[in-house]
Amino acid sequence: MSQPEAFGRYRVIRRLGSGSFATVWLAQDDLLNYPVAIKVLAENWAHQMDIQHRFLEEARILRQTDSTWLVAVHDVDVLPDGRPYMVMTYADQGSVTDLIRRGQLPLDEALRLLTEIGQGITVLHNHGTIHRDIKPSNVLLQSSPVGQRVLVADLGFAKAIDEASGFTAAAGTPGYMSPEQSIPGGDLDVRSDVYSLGAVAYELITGRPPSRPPVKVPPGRIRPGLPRALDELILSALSVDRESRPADAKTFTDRVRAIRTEPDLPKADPWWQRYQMPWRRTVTLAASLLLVAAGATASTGAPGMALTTVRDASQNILVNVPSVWAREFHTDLAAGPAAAGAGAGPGLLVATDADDWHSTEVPSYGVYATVMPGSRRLSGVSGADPCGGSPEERELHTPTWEGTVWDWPECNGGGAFTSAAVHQPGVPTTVYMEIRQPAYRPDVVNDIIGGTRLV
Ligand SMILES: Nc1ncnc2c1ncn2[C@@H]1O[C@H](COP(=O)(O)OP(=O)(O)OP(=O)(O)O)[C@@H](O)[C@H]1O
Repeated sequence: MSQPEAFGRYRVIRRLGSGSFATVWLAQDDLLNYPVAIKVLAENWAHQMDIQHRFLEEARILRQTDSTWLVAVHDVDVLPDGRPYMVMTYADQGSVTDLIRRGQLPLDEALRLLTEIGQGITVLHNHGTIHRDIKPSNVLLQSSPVGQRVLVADLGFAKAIDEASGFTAAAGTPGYMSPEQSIPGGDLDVRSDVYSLGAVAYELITGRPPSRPPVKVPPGRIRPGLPRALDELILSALSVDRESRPADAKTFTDRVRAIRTEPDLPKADPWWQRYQMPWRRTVTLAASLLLVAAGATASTGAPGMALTTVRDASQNILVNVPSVWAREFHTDLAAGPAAAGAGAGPGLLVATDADDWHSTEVPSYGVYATVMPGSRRLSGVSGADPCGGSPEERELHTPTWEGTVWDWPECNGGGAFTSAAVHQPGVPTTVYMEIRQPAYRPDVVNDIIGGTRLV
């Protein structure tokens, strides 16, 4: 297929790949100076009304859901020859299939990906849609300020829940689709996607897809040392009898999240080793921190190390933050800590956008820390609601800090929010912290708190 020069105002750069119905191109939006992926329906399908309808339906669902965890559609149009195309977010890091092929994923990384995929499918279920074709090659990855994020893609088979029974044609991919999907006219519901989530979980953890149903070999037999709860969850999702599966993507995802925060989960490499920055950029950040921050010192460690250490001299506190977050900071009350009502006052705020720390419009990631005299057990953020909904409460025990942590894994405005009130064993001084990150990573939260020091 020859490479077109442009689709509308989008200048074509190269072909990304072709599927059964469409070809996807990398293109540049020269007006907004941004790369996009453009999916063009294949010529032989472009004049079939049902396929055209399905293509536009995919675009509509992705446009309407507009979620962090789903590929976003910015526009649709039709070429002069009648082929429709959609303009999407460009996932610059390939798919989960590519990632799995590169080698075994650390368990925490596999569970993080699974949680993000589950969140994407939950958004679809809440929208009243069943994906019907969840598999590693349909989960794309995009760079984000702290690594990569998941974008669930390819809704070509997606169906409205209330239309998914009766005369539905068999659709899906063998190995990942539920037993009921292979029966034409089979009555489907969201639990078909739960089966596929179980199959993706199996592959993320063991490196291979599950056998044909009924699946009898637990992932822990292929990868020893897994928490028993994880084996049980994955096998239950892969049950032939859908009554035995978790009820929906949210139930499945909540259980993955709970397993992820178990203290005896096998440890991976320190997370920051996987978020490396070119050293020249790190030095620039450190220099700008030194310039703008009275009372702060920054050190970046060895070239390539992606942590910046910031000290607030007035509070004698020192925190480690991912360097990509350490762009701006305050040492006054401008942070507006969520627990202000409970006595959290001026503190150290290091964030990508310090002025908009609590905005739900502007994504800002970072760390706020303040020192409060006495042993306090703040009740979360005391009436404040930084994210919508109630937090998940857990006790934290690291060698240096113990206390309570409140996690909001999914904030209304995007990202995850955590607050914590911790003290050193036997020391009557409370450190109150807030951590805002693009995606919920309990290991990041624990490491940031664990690395905080009173000096
Ligand atoms: N938004 C995107 N950003 C980057 N690459 C993409 C994007 N969307 C699709 N691709 C890539 O383009 C190729 C074709 O994708 P497409 O969704 O048309 O088909 P497929 O999923 O490979 O196959 P099928 O539709 O038959 O299941 C795949 O390699 C996919 O990874």
